[in-house]
Amino acid sequence: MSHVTFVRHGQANNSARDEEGYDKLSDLGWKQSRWLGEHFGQMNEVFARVYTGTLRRHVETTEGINANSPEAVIQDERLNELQYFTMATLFEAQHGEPLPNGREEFAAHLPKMFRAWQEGAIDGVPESFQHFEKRVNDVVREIGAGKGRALVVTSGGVIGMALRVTMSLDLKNFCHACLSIQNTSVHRMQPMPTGMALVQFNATPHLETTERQFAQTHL
Ligand SMILES: O=C(O)[C@H](O)COP(=O)(O)O
Repeated sequence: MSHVTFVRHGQANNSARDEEGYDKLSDLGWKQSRWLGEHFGQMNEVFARVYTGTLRRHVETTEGINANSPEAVIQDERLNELQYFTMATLFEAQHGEPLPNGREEFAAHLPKMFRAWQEGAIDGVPESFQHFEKRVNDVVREIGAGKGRALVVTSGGVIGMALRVTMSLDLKNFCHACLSIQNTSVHRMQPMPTGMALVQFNATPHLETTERQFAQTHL
């Protein structure tokens, strides 16, 4: 059956404070990606199509997974992440909210910043909330309408937005989805006559054994 499998990239450089510094896999990120690829191999997963964003962390994760597909990987900028660090720096300068450190601070920061972003209350953002929402909606619809199983390697914000546009999530639940999504987690949507349906969320079958649980990461 045709479906679309979304994967968030492996752990990136989580000590960085800007877009460029963050954008490469850590050693663990490479491991997570290779383990997911091995898992797909054990499940005899064959993807008719493989898509990735153009960010380094997306491309490296795709390389680590090395999915079984007869077609060359398609890079699509619409699968790139919103620029969190850039916006958080503007948000701090304009609204006094400091850049978050660690998961707990990130969980409090993200909903505040996304609310301000949606309301157009952060000047000079690289992309409006509405533009991000539209490009994710467009690319998800396009991939969903294609033939055969698709693998899509992308980011947490893009997967969260894909859920928002297919399941009409409000801002709070969109933020909760973004915050839940783990590195190299697997999410699956199935095209139905009435639209895309979520059939799997945030699965990490390749990281479930006791020896690998240390590798279940959000950041
Ligand atoms: O919105 C988010 O959750 C952050 O921007 C994380 O992005 P990433 O999935 O590219 O790490």
